[in-house]
Amino acid sequence: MSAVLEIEGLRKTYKSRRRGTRNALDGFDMRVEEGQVHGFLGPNGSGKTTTLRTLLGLIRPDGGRMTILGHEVPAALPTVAGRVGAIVESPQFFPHFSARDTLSLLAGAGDVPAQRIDEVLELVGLRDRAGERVKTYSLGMKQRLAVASALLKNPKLLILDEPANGLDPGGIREMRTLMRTLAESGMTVVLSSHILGEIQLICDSVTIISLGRRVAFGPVEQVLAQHSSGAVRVRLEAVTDLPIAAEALTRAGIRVTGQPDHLMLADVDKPAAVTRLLAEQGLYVSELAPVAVDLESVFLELTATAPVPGQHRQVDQSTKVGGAGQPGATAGGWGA
Ligand SMILES: Nc1ncnc2c1ncn2[C@@H]1O[C@H](COP(=O)(O)OP(=O)(O)OP(=O)(O)O)[C@@H](O)[C@H]1O
Repeated sequence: MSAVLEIEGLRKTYKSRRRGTRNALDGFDMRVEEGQVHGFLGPNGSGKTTTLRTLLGLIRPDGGRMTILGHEVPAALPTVAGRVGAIVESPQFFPHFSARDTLSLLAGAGDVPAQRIDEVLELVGLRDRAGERVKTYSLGMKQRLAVASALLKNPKLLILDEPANGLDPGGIREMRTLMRTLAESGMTVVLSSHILGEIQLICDSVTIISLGRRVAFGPVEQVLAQHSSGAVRVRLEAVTDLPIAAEALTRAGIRVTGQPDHLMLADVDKPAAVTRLLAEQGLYVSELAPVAVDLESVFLELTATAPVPGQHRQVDQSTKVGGAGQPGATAGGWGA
């Protein structure tokens, strides 16, 4: 599979008189294959927006290499811009314009044929309400209009920063369906999100960033498998046999936690050995199941953001380098 997006060793330090110097990106790597929905995850302040803005030429990096569709960026941004759609900040729309007016305006500015407006309205599910003013739209509809505007150019790569932010469960589900539809049409979608359950449902692959560095990447199933704890849940035919089973397993060196109707075993690499050991004691297993690890627990473990009793987490995940410096370079330049 070919990479639509590749980042190697990206570095960005923000310098400001007031806030000092901060390493937002510290040698960050990322690779996104063609046709995937790729989740970009990280705690607050870990560097997601900086990465996306740097990719789009809105921030100048201090080091590293980036390619989009095989072209080195930012140098080749003029070449690839027509094939990339992005929303990295909440777009502002004229409240008195309808969705159709809004898209017509954007299509006119970007030399997009008028028929594409109907196609994108259909794709994002806004066709029936396209004539109504944006100020009457729900947040979910505005988000879909934003996605529609990014789709006008029929991009090969769509980059969305927190597309489900602020949406209710129904809106999130609609957004999920939309992302899948786009991927099925051959588009590559990169989306950053804090809604980890959603990412697990939508995405084929993920990159997890912490403190400006990649801490995990790959197909979702692979990332989950790599961080599976090896925990196994065991039920017996007779609940009354659980204490004897716990004793036998503990004697065999397995860590066991007793629950009212089952046992939890830690770090089991050969589940068959557990069944055999218990059968030898005349104890019969009615269920032996690996405990599924979810993306949320992997994320919390890797980014060290799991809550610690009695401690308040510091939400800013970047590294403060210290000292005052020059104002940061954040010149705007290129958008969707
Ligand atoms: N213009 C700026 N000037 C100085 N520091 C900045 C600037 N923009 C971001 N930072 C800092 O860089 C770090 C990374 O920020 P960034 O916005 O990329 O994180 P993020 O992962 O997108 O966070 P969130 O999930 O909260 O949006 C943070 O410490 C942030 O405070």
